[in-house]
Amino acid sequence: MNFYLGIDFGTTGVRSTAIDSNGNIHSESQYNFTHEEPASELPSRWENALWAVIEQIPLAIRSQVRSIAIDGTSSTVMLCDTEGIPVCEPILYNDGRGVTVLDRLRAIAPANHTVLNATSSLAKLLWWLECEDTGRAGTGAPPLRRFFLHQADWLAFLLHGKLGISDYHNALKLGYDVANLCYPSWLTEGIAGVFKSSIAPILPQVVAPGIAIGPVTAQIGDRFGFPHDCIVCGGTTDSIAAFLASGVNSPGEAVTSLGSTLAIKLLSYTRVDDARYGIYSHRFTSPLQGGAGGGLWLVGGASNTGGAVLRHFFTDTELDYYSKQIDPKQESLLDYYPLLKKGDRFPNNDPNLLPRLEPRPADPVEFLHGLLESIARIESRGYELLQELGATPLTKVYTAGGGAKNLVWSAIRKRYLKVPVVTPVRTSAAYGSALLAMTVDS
Ligand SMILES: Nc1ncnc2c1ncn2[C@@H]1O[C@H](COP(=O)(O)OP(=O)(O)O)[C@@H](O)[C@H]1O
Ligand SMILES: O=C(CO)[C@H](O)[C@H](O)COP(=O)(O)O
Repeated sequence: MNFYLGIDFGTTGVRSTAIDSNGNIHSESQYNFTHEEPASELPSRWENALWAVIEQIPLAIRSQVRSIAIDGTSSTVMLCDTEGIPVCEPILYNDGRGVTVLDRLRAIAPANHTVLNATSSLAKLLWWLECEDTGRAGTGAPPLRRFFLHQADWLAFLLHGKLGISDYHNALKLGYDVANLCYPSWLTEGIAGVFKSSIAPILPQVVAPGIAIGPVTAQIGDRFGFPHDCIVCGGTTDSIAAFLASGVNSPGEAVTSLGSTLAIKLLSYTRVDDARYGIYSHRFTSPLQGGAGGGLWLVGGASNTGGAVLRHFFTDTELDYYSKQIDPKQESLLDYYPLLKKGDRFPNNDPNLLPRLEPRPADPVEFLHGLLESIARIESRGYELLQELGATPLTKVYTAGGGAKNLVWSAIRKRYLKVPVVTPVRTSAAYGSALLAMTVDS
């Protein structure tokens, strides 16, 4: 039997799912990140987590894995040398240090482009370039960088051994033109006019998510018992993987990922991009249609609000316990903007936006109600904007991620969204990546 393996790198942990060609699950494994590591330790932490989730898969399944796809947090980026060894600390998806290059980026990129966000992959790459140009000491300016990769690209490299390859989901926020499938000239040529060096030589080659990149290396095959012709595919981002897992295929339907962050994606006939609000469109790729997307778009955005803020104040057990004491029909008048630090990406693309978490009532149920209600307002404002800007009207919202199991929250969200809010059969991004891996046989 052929198995298809999906591996999801989220903020709080890593999960794997192995499925057969009918989509039935045969194995699941998980590795939770229990404490914060210094940024310099992240690559080795990710590598160890990758090995740990693979080792938990029964050998009998590993030996029949036909293909593997990995998703990672979108816009988490790295610079590596020719051996694939990171030459400096990775920059995480929600890191807004790119704010220092935004003015110069505005001079190069088209108005309102997706990259015009302090957290975009391109802003981070230019921040590195700026460090190099100015020779700023202590910034981690990497003199020996050769390859610019996203988290998912690098993890896939650990399996297939080829450097410099990304996919058009991860590459969207790098400025890759996902309609014409090429890097635009403002990116390949324009940068050199404003910064001292050109970035063209270090940009990854971009493939379609789910397309075969190459077999696992002999070393990986031997170590884990994968067949030597087991294929590693182009990957995707964590919230697109969650979208794919839901099985949504009808324009007007959407998936909200309530993980550490809040990400929304609406399947739309029309494309919408508007950097004022951090709204962008991914090219839709359906593994169920052999990687074709029917010209549809995944329109949406990702906010720094979400489960990470909830986890800062409550354990998962408390979230469950207190949520059950909330009456979802009753509106909380607490008006928060729940963030752990300054800056949001969507629906307020504002690197200086301040968290708003006051007043804080003594009653934890009341406080949690205010948090859930406020995150629901941000979600609903996001969907409202997508439609105001021309996306296909919203008909139904599926929920994925750790917050999907909170039915009280779903009821609160439904009050704002005014469409059915449902939990799909499959809510895990690893399942979506496993479906993506199946593209190689469709
Ligand atoms: N009952 C609950 N209600 C709301 N949120 C929850 C609940 N249980 C867990 N969470 C949130 O889910 C998040 C983890 O979701 P997950 O999808 O695993 O995140 P990620 O992929 O970003 O690591 C945590 O931040 C946690 O606060
Ligand atoms: O906060 C996140 C961590 O990855 C979001 O899931 C992500 O930013 C969404 O990005 P994309 O729309 O490119 O999948």
